[in-house]
Formats: sequence, C-alpha cells, structure tokens
Amino acid sequence: MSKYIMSLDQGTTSSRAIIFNHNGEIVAVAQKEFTQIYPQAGWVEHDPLEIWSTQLSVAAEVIVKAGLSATDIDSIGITNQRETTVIWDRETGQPVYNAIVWQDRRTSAYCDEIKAQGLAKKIQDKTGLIIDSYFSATKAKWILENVKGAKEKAEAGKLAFGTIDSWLIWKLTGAEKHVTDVTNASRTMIYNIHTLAWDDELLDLFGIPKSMLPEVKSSSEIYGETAGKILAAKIPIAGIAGDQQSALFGQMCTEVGMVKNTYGTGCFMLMNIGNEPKISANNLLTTIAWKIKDQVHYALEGSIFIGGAVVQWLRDEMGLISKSADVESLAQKVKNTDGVYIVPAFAGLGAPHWNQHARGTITGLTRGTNKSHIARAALESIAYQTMDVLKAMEADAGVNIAELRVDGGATANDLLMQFQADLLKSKVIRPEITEVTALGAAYLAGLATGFWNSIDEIRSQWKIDKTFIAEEGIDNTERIKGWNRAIKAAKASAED
Ligand SMILES: Nc1ncnc2c1ncn2[C@@H]1O[C@H](COP(=O)(O)OP(=O)(O)O)[C@@H](O)[C@H]1O
Ligand SMILES: O=P(O)(O)OC[C@H](O)CO
Repeated sequence: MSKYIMSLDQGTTSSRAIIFNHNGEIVAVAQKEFTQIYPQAGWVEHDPLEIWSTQLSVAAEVIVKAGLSATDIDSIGITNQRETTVIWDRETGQPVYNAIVWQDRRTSAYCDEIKAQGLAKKIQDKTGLIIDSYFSATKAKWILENVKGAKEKAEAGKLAFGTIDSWLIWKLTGAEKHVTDVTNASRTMIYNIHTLAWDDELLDLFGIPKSMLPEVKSSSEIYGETAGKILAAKIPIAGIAGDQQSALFGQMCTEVGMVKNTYGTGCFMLMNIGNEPKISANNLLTTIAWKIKDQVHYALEGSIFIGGAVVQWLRDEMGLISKSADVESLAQKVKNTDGVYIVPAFAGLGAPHWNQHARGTITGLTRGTNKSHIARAALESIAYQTMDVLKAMEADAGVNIAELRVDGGATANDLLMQFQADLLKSKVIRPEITEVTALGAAYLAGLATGFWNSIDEIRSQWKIDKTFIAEEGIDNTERIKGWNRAIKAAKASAED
C-alpha cells in the first residue's frame, strides 16, 4: 500500500502541495506564489495557466522534497480558493479570459440591481448566499458578456465553466474530467443547496448555459486519475473541497456546533450545523460543508474579506514592517491602541455587514498616534471583525460559542490570539498542525481510497498546540463601542 497522500492547496496568493503520512503529519511542503493582476481599482484577476503551472510544479517538487516517487502517493486531495471563476474552451483548453478572483468587485453594481429587483430572498433561500459580487455567478456572466464571441460559444456547448478545483482537475486528467464537488458548487450562486442541483431559474437569470457546468460530485470519491506523464504515475484524485470547508474538516469540526476560524488573507468562520441547511437570519451564509457518501453536512459561514491581508498592507503599502511576523513586536510596544481603530474595508465589508461600497477607515487619530498604535489597531481589526461574525453565528445557532478552533498564517501571532480570546471570552484553540486546510482535503481523499477507514480513525490525530483563555475581569464594553463607531464611519463613505 502507498503510504502518503498529496494535498494540492490552491490559494489566493500561492499554490502549495503538501504530503501527509498516515498519522496526518506533514512530510514535505512546496509552495510558489503567483501573479496578482489588478487591471483597475476593485478588479482582481489570476492567470489560470500560471495557477496550473505553479500547482503542477509544486506537486512535482514536493514528491522530490519528501524523497518519494509518484508511486508512493496513494491519492490526491484538492482544496482551493473558492468562487474564483475560470471559463475555458473545451477544444483548445485555453481560458477565454483571466480567472476573476473572489475579491473582485466589478459586478457590484449589477448585484445592487438584482437586490433592488427584490431577488435577495429567493437567491438566499435557494443557494444559502447573500447577493454579492464575491460569488461566481456574476463573474461568469461578466465574462460571457464582455469577451467577444464567448456567449455564442458557450451556447454552442464549446466553453466550460469551473471554479479552481474544476480547472485543476480538467488539467490533471488531461481534459478528461469536468467535475466539481458540492462545497465549491455551493459558492457559485447558481447551485441549489436543498435539491443538490444546478438551479435552472438562476442559470436563466445570469444567462449561464447549463452545458458549461461541471458535474457535481461528493467531496470524497475517486473522480479520475492524473493523465499520462503529468506526475510520473497515474494517481487517483479522490478528495475535493473549497479551502474553508476543507479547513473545517481538517480541524475535525465533525460534530454539530463545532466552529473554526481561519486567519489567512481573509478570515472565514464556519460552524457545522449538521444535515439541515438552516438559512441565516443574521447575514451569514449557509454553505455545504462536505458530502461524504450520501451524507451532506451544512455550515454557517461568516466571510471576512480582509484578515491577515491588513498586515500585508502595513508591510507593502505603508512600509511599517518588513515582514508580516514583525507586526507582533511593533504592536507590543504599546499597551493599547489609545482609541485608534482600523476598519480594513479594502474590498467592501463581508459578513455580517455586507456592504460592497464601504471603504477602509482609520478613526481616533491624535497627535500622539504612532506606528505601534497603527500596528496594534490593524491586528485588533482582525479580532473585532471575527467578533462581529461570531455574535451573528451565536444568534443564528442560539448557542454560546465557548470554543473556537483557529488556523491560518496569522494564528502564529500570540498577541492577536490572546486579544481574540479576551474579546470573545471564548477559548481560542490553536492545533499543532495549522495546515488544516491541506489536511482536510488529504483526509477526504484518504477516506475515499480506504487509506483511512473512518472519521473516528483520524479524529485522534487533531492535537492542541495552545489554548488562549480570556484574562479574568476584562471589560470590553468601551472598546466594542469604539469599534462600532469605526464601522459606522467605514459605512458612511458608502452612503455618500
Ligand atoms: N505573525 C503574523 N501576524 C499577523 N499576520 C500574519 C503573521 N504571519 C502571517 N500573517 C498573515 O497571514 C496571511 C497568510 O496566511 P495564509 O494562511 O498563508 O493565507 P492564505 O492561505 O490566504 O494565502 C497573510 O495575510 C499574512 O499577512
Ligand atoms: O485562498 P484563501 O485561503 O485566502 O481563501 C479564499 C476563500 O476561499 C475565498 O472564499
């Protein structure tokens, strides 16, 4: 029996490949960043061919790094940045346009239009989603309407639509398989999460021909195998999940009520809500967590567009730090922000505010404000946004969330994690393996091939690195007031 699983983690800023052993431990990692394309304000694109070439090269590299050969790999799990939309020509395999990234806001005005037509409830009831340019449907519509000849070709069945998982599998299988899984489909705004089918009425609304769409599969099954010489052996592809759902699974939030928050470029909090797709009354999304065999699990999700990216902004645009990790020591030089708040609404505000036009805002500046206050306010903004989502989730679920499992790059920051625990008054639990996104997809693949026999077998692999507990006696009333004032200011620019 082969002893390893390879996870391909295609993220917003980099393509990664990680090899895990049977104990769920990391054997090797390879990573490549790729180009972010900003054609105009609010637009974000990726070159699908660069996504493919970086992903393929890290897959080959990680096998060598681990000292293995392709035949040692039992199967591949794929996890990906979600919503990002690729449309390609079935015959030539060439994308007809760059991938339009989840952060891209070009379809905001159209989204406002369909909201004004009163479609919000219908769309949320069917898809679990809140109308926003974040999701794939309006991005696909934009490509079909703005790329010359695309609409006609699509109608003639010559084009294929896919989220990044579909695109990678199409490439990995040598144009054999055009598939996706339920988790990715549930981010498109054209997939009915109750009937588990593409929704004809919504396809009509967005002008997307059904013939373009991938076949929707479960998250854990053998979809196909790598073609020819792509990886020096034919390896089954056996797991797919959008990266946030994959992290929920990798965190082993397999019981109803368990919650994780991933602190990466954005922050994404998901709660397992079991087998019924409860629609949020508090501006959260309902999404599919995974489907294993015939069992569908749903999740409530709060998506925050700018999380760790506010630290990148301090580094790249403000020049206050030279590497992300330096934000902690800079912020630690002051005891508090002295009343300064940053609302990093650089791409509007996601959950629970859903304001496409809000702008990033700094409030509370005084003559004495220095770099450290700004660094601290930037870090705290990640925690405050998380608090807003958690409160909405508690209201929806009617429970007190006493424990939050955390992962992602910014969880390395102890100052942030402690502040988060203080603010939420919940336990913030960081596991030993923070690469849970990749691990989740590896588990899904390994469960399909029999590499692992059951969820019970893998549950014990999840281990705590550190638990952050709120300091006793902290009163958050004043600082939360200040945050709410700052949020108002960020929204005010949209009202004008
Ligand atoms: N020590 C740190 N403190 C705060 N943020 C950090 C730290 N280290 C990394 N980050 C942030 O974490 C993000 C990267 O996390 P990662 O999980 O790799 O994200 P993604 O998968 O979205 O690319 C970056 O936005 C970076 O600024
Ligand atoms: O690539 P990440 O980790 O920033 O995740 C992006 C999310 O999937 C967007 O919904």
